[in-house]
Amino acid sequence: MKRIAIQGRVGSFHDIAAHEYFEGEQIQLICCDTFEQVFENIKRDPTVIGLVAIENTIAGSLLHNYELLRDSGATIVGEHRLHITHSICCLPEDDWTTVAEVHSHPVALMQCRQWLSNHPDLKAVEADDTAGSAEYIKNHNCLGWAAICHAHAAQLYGLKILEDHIEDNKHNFTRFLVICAPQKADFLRPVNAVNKASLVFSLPHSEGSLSKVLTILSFYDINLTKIQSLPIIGKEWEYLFYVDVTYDDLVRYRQAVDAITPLTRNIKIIGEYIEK
Ligand SMILES: O=C(O)C(=O)C[C@]1(C(=O)O)C=C[C@@H](O)C=C1
Repeated sequence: MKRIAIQGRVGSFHDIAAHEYFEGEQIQLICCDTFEQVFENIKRDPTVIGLVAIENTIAGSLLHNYELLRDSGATIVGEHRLHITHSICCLPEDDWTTVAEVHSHPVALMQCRQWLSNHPDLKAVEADDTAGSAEYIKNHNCLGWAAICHAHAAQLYGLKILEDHIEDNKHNFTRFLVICAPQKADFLRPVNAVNKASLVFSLPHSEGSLSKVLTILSFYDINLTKIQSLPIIGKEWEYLFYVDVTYDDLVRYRQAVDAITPLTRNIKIIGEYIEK
C-alpha cells in the first residue's frame, strides 16, 4: 500500500487529489498540519510519497512550496489538476442569520474573495485547511461559525450547506505535484515516458541572460509552460527562476539542459514526469 503525505485532513482537496491521482490503488493518507511536515515525512521515511499544491488558477502560485521543494531535495514524479468548487457550511442549527465568522485555508479564502466581499458581515478567519475547519466546527460545536470547503467535506463532518459554488470563477483549478525521495522516483514513473520537467536556476545580472536561456530552449523545441521567479533571501534583487518545460524528444531536452547549464548558476532539475 502506498503511503501519501498531504497537508490537510480527510475531505481536504489534497485528499481528493491524492485519491484521483492514485485511482484504483490502495493508499493510506498521512495527514499533516503543514507543508513542512509533508517534506519532513519524506525525509524521515523515503518510502513515503507526498502530494502538494503548487498553483491555483485564481489564487496563483503557492510560493513557499517552491522553496520547500528546492531545499528538501525531494523530486517531482507526477502532477494532477483538480477542479475546485467551494461550499459554505455550518452546524445544522445555524443559518444565515446566526453565522458571523467563516473559517478556511487562506488559498480557499482567496478563491472566494468576491463572494466574501459581497458578505461584509462575515469575518474571514484563516485556518490550516478547508476540511479541518469543517471538522473543528463539528467537534467543538462552534455555533455562529461557518467553513468554506468541498461539499463532500461538509457532508463528511455532518454540516449543513448554506450555499454551493461560491468560488469567484468556475474555472478554478489547482495543480498538485507528486513528490518523493529521488531514489524512489524510477519506481513511480517510467523514466523513458517522461515529457515534462521542472528546473530551477539563478542568472547573472548581465544583459539578456534570461533571454539567452529562453532562446536556447526554443531552439531545442522545448515548450515553456511556466516561469516563476522568487527572490534569493540574503541577496538583494537576485532571483531564482523556476521553469516548467514540456518536450517530445528526451534527447533534445537533455541537450537543451546541457546547453543552458553554463549560462545559469546552480541549475537543478527538481523533477522529470509525465504531463497531465
Ligand atoms: O485546504 C484544503 O482542502 C487543501 O487541500 C489546501 C488547498 C491549497 O493548499 O491550495 C488545496 C486546494 C485548494 O486550492 C485550496 C486549498
